[in-house]
Amino acid sequence: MIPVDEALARILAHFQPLGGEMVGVGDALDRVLAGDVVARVTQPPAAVSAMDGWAVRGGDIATLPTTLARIGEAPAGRPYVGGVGPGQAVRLFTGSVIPDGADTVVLQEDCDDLGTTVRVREGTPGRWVRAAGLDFTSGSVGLKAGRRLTVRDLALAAAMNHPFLTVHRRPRVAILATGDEVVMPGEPLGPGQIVSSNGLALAALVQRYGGIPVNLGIAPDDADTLATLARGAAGCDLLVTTGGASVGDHDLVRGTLAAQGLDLDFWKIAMRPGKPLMFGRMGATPLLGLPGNPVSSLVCATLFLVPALRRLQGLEPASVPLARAVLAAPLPANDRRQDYLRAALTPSEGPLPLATPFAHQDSAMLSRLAAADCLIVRVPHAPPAQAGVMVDIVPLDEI
Ligand SMILES: Nc1nc2c(c(=O)[nH]1)N[C@H]1C(S)=C(S)[C@@H](COP(=O)(O)OP(=O)(O)OC[C@H]3O[C@@H](n4cnc5c(N)ncnc54)[C@H](O)[C@@H]3O)O[C@H]1N2
Ligand code: MOO
Repeated sequence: MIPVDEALARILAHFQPLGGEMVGVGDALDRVLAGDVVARVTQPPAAVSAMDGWAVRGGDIATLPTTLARIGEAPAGRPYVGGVGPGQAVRLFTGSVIPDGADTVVLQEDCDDLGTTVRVREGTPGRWVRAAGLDFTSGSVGLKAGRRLTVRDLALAAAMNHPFLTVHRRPRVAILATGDEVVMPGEPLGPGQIVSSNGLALAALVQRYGGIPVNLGIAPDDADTLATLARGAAGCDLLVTTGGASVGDHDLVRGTLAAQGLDLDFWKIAMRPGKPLMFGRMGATPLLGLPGNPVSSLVCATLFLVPALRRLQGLEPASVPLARAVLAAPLPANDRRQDYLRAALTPSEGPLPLATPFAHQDSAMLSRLAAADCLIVRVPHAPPAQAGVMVDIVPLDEI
């Protein structure tokens, strides 16, 4: 059994960010930039008005009230041709280009439009002008490579005049469930059969973390069929299996794939749940073999598949971030496996939430996993922990 950190490092050593592809800026939400976004325009392109009002010369409104000659109009997008001289004013609107000679906007509600003249009652020299390039200038870097694009980022990239963005390709992840006893939800259940939840959950997780799931179905406990279905992963960036990872007579994944050329890196890690995790390569395709127990499968996917997906998309750090919480109930000493305890989070009087571990931690209990807000991390051989101590947690709010 190797430690969790070593397993993660050995897995990540097999993954590099995928190449880039061009996508429309409107389709780039949540994708990861493969290159910097550099402004192709200056914004605003010229000094513009921040308000509806009148463009004037600051010197003309030093003493108020005053009356200026109304010489023209500049709607947004149609700049006034000609300058504003002493004693003159041009009507303009929010976003209108400030005409040459003017350096100030006075608000329309502080003026009286008298037809050929405008009487200014209030105003401050220099106010309500947005300088050219106030937001950004052509050539400046707006968004850096490696950033997962938010809604706000898309707005900025579009404003920087990018109809397309280069983002890392989405990882294609083949998912193969195994076991004679598991059938798809809704299918007739024979004696002793259960519904396969792992494949669906893994596909959803792959999608949540930016990948494209490729469903290879359910392999029965039969080496030939398992080998045939596993070959469907050709061309994918990763093959994930679930089930058949342990030591039972029907746990076929390792043996079958070994006969198909599996180059095993490791099998078994010092972790609970998830001890029989395996990792290796089938030719060009990395293989992550998850245990069949539903909680083990999803907890291992959270800790190892999510980082692989992050690395493949160029997101760093690849590992899942830890948070802190206050332990709400005592815990006994831990054994040699790193434990990930399903727990509920509730607000405390302090800055950190309270984490209450569930009484039942069986790795078959999806009901407890669904009810959990986080996993409490217990390092190998951790001494007994009192209520009130700080603990590391893996938040589950996205999973
Ligand atoms: N003698 C030993 N037995 C076991 C050991 C061990 O060290 N010695 N390890 C245990 C641990 S820890 C785990 S975890 C499990 C993992 O076993 P497998 O990966 O071989 O998983 P299966 O035996 O195929 O299934 C386990 C359990 O999960 C259910 N399952 C399987 N696939 C699905 C699916 N797609 N959806 C929902 N549930 C699934 C399956 O029916 C079993 O109940 O091994 C222990 N045994
Ligand atoms: O490691 Mo297994 O996942 O304890 O049930």
